[in-house]
Amino acid sequence: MASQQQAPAIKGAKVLMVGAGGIGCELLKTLALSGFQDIHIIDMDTIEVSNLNRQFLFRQSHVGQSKAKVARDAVLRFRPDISITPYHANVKDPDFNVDFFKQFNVVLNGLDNLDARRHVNRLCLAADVPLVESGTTGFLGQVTVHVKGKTECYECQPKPAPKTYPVCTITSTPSKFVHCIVWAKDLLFAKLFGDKNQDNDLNVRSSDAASSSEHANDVFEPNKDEDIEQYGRRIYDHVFGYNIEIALSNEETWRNRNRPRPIYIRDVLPGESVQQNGNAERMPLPDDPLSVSAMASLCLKNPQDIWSLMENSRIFLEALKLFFSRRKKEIGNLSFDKDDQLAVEFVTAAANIRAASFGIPLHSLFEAKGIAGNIVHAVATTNAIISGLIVIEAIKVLRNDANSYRMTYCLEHPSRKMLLMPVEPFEPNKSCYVCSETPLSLEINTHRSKLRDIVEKIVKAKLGMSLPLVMHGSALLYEVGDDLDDDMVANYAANLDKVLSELPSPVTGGTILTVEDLQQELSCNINIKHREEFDEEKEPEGMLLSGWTQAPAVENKNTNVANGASTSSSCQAVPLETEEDDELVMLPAGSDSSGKKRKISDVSTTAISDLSTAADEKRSKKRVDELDDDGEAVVMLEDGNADIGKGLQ
Ligand SMILES: Nc1ncnc2c1ncn2[C@@H]1O[C@H](COP(=O)(O)OP(=O)(O)OP(=O)(O)O)[C@@H](O)[C@H]1O
Ligand SMILES: [Zn+2]
Repeated sequence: MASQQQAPAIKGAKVLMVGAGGIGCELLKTLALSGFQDIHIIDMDTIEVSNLNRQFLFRQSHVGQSKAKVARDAVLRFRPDISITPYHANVKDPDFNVDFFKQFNVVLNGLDNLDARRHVNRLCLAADVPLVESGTTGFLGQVTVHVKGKTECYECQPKPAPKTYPVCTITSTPSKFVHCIVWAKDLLFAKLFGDKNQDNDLNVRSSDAASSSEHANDVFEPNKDEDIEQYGRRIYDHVFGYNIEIALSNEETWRNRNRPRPIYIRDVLPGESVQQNGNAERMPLPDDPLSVSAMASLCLKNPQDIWSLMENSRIFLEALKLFFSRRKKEIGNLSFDKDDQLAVEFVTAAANIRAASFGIPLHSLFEAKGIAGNIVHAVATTNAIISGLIVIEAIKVLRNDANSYRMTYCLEHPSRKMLLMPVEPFEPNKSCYVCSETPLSLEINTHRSKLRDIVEKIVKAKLGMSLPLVMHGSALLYEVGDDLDDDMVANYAANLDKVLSELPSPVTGGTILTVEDLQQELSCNINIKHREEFDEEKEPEGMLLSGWTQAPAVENKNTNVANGASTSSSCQAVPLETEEDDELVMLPAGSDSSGKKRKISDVSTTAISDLSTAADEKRSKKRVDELDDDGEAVVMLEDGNADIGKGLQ
């Protein structure tokens, strides 16, 4: 409960909490017990079984219900006199506009993704409401305070980019288990069960790439005259046998690498009839198609066991069969979900068979799931500590006690015997395009690139605008909205496909474009500079935005990710373009300047364990209250690291 001094600020405060997950549940409980009386909660999710181990306001019977509503009910049971208003909705919904935000004295984030965090940051700036941000991953956590004009905004510092992988490492030359997981999840799973129209790199880049890709395109369609067992075995032989043979034919690739071993089903499961898929004992299948499990069906019980190649092969065939027999309706629309048991089983088995082929150690389903889902196991205590710190900062904000605002980092190992590291917040970054008026600058070929390139790759993907409007002087080139008449919609659609210099109001070198997001009330200028040529490898998007910075990619050591840059002459290391915080878009090696999407993955995202850059930067500003005895960099979490993918709180 708050002290007497704090009580008035707390009692009169109207607070908005965004996110009722790991941090949110703790935060709501702590706010209620600290004397807050008017709390609003937005969360778009329903409760899942996997939330129950740490989101203590929820019980088994609540699975499937709105997190915001159940959290409210749970807290009202021990604080019946306070007001808690739940919204089962996405914070990006237009209802939550600047006017909505203006009614609050402080906003507290307990989110798990960069996109929503950026959105809330912008609305808080527009509404001039202070924001307390937070994030945890495992033992690490952080709380930061963002007050317009006084401290930096959430977007003042660049966010570390998610880890990226060269396409060829994934398709042809994996050297780590994570490469096999990415291949199994984003290429094979997507090819077999996902959207057939999506481009997919599931082929081996042989010297004769055209024919192999043609072959690859056909092979994934079931033949009319084969049953599902035969189909599974054919796919197995194609991806683990034939494709490896093709890869081996490119001698250059293997000059300095271990050669992989083609694996055919007849060698792994010799003598087993097509119908049997092994002689394994079998369990009856459950009625609910979503509960079918290849592991259960084959009586493999312990997810921490490392299966043999034979067991992985059986799981592979069984999972594929179960998808086609029990979940056929979903085929064509599936994308990998770490909470989908059958999907995890398939991906684990496929990754392990590929790993066996490339001489990479095999992993258990438990480990594979952690890597595939980018899971760092949440620590409930960290969430509780961070929630307490959020409330402490919220009280300071409500009392306008700017001198004592602190960003606090929760460390894994004590530094100067302290696990909590307080740091004075920084002033706003004068060149932040979100909270200052500094223009951005864009180098682009105005005779080749289209308005669509700017809208999709810059305004939406990089600047995070959801409802963008693009203006050149007083000429509106593009906007979205429900109130546009058909002519305008057609006009803007036509503009999108026009080359910049041929727009009704031509965009050329020297043009200043204004881009706005009406919902976020964010506006910024972009100075256009014409440039004829771009390096396809280094600038695959065919444009270069400056004034907007993304820190270098960091590894997630928890998932043992490393950058496997290819040395093969036929493969170039290509950066994977970040689309969302935990989604990556792969670009093909040597892709054209349109930066064609290849596939979406949620490989590893920002790592929290490799934060020396952020720490060094902070330290250089000499604003850290306490430094390690031996001058070691303090392990800190840059804000973006609160976004270490889903499932971390
Ligand atoms: N745009 C958004 N609008 C509203 N709520 C959001 C938005 N984005 C994320 N959230 C909520 O933020 C919460 C974050 O909580 P947490 O990180 O514990 O994730 P979780 O989804 O509960 O757990 P896990 O990912 O491990 O299953 C979630 O409840 C999620 O629904
Ligand atoms: Zn800023």
